[in-house]
Amino acid sequence: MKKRYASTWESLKEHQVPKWYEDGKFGIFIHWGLYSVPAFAPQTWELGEVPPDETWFSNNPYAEWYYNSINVGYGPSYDYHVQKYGKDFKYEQFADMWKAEKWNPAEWARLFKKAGAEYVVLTTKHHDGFCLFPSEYTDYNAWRRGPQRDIVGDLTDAVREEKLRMGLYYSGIVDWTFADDPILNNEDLFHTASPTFAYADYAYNQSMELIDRYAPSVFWNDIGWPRQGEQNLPYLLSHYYNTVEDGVVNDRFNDLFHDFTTKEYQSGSANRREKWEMCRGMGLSFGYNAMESDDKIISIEDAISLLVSTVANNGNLLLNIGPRADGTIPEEQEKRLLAIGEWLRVNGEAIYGSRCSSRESIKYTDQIQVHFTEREGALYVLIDAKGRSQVAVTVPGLRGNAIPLDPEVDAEITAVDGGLCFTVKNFGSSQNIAVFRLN
Ligand SMILES: CC(=O)NC[C@H]1N[C@@H](C)[C@@H](O)[C@@H](O)[C@@H]1O
Repeated sequence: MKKRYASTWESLKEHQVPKWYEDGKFGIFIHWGLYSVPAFAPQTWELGEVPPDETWFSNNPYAEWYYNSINVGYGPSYDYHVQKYGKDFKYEQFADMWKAEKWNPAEWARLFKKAGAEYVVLTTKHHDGFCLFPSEYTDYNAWRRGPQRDIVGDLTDAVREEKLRMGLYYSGIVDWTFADDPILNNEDLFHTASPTFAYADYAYNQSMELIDRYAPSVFWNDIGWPRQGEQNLPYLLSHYYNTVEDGVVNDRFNDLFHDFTTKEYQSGSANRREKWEMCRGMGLSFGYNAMESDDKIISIEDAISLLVSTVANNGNLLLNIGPRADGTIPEEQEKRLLAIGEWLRVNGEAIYGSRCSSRESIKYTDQIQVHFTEREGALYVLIDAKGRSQVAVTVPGLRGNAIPLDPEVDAEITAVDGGLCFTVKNFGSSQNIAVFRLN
């Protein structure tokens, strides 16, 4: 019997994180929109590395913040804009330059499947207010302008064709078509966010549109929810769960409710007792930044290491891609997705469907860490030795027979006082992260 949720916080609190989200572990985030046309941001810091003050906001590494980065009227993005497009070129003009002429959603979905992702989260409306779906509430959308397609619908169909889950990102509290005072610190951000009850209704109505039209498995709201609309949230969320029984929501509804908490680069915290999700771009940006070449984005080893350490500590990794405006995925990003997929094809037994082990991760040095996961009664030992071709680590409190999941891994395991010593002579194709099943 399908559970029905009442529009009360008490009823919503009965919602459990569904098994698919606990098991899925790895998702693909996609930031695609008008900002993909200029595709520019300075390469400065990771979120959380520096305070969210004027220095951050006038040198914002997030290419999807291009509107605000030029709106502040100075800084690298402003200079780039004036030089490339001219001082009087309005951001809205990108709406007729974005054509997505090479976009093949089925190709994207096949790549995500090969990457070993279990779910996808696409921006439906980012802070710039441009909608990637035919919203009834604004013509500033990809059905009327630019691509003249239902980007959200077309990708949702393709992703589901590959038996992956489709999630939708919505910028709930920030929409620069309603309030676009320049943002140079978090006070500006929250003072200009959601200025009116009318906007709160707009956000509510668009969220209902997205739920009713696409039934997303993830409703990924960003930054916050309009304060004037907080009393609507219990109805919106109960409607969501009553529409998508095994749907999940994140924790960016003004800390009022969540299924899982979020970390973004270095911003936010995580704990092993509660389900959380780590999101980041491959470089410092979520939107495509043409300045971020192959040597400037996360390495394959570091991406897999992040996936392993996140999963071993009860999280999911939502790794972002920033497609080009024409609908192609930059080769350097595709290369990483395929390598992660290859690693998961060999070692995924320790990842998918696993749960956080009672054993905490062990950090031997900056380069050598050991993580643990458990699944169907087996304990998995994941030895992360990035940058080393060989390693020997003794893991205390282990005994029994350890088998590498990757047959190409050449390792010796010996019992030593009260533990097992793993000597890995060759990591095979496992990118310096060797996984063992302990029986
Ligand atoms: C912590 C937070 O609220 N971040 C907002 C941030 N989220 C990213 C996934 C991107 O969409 C950014 O553009 C956005 O500002």
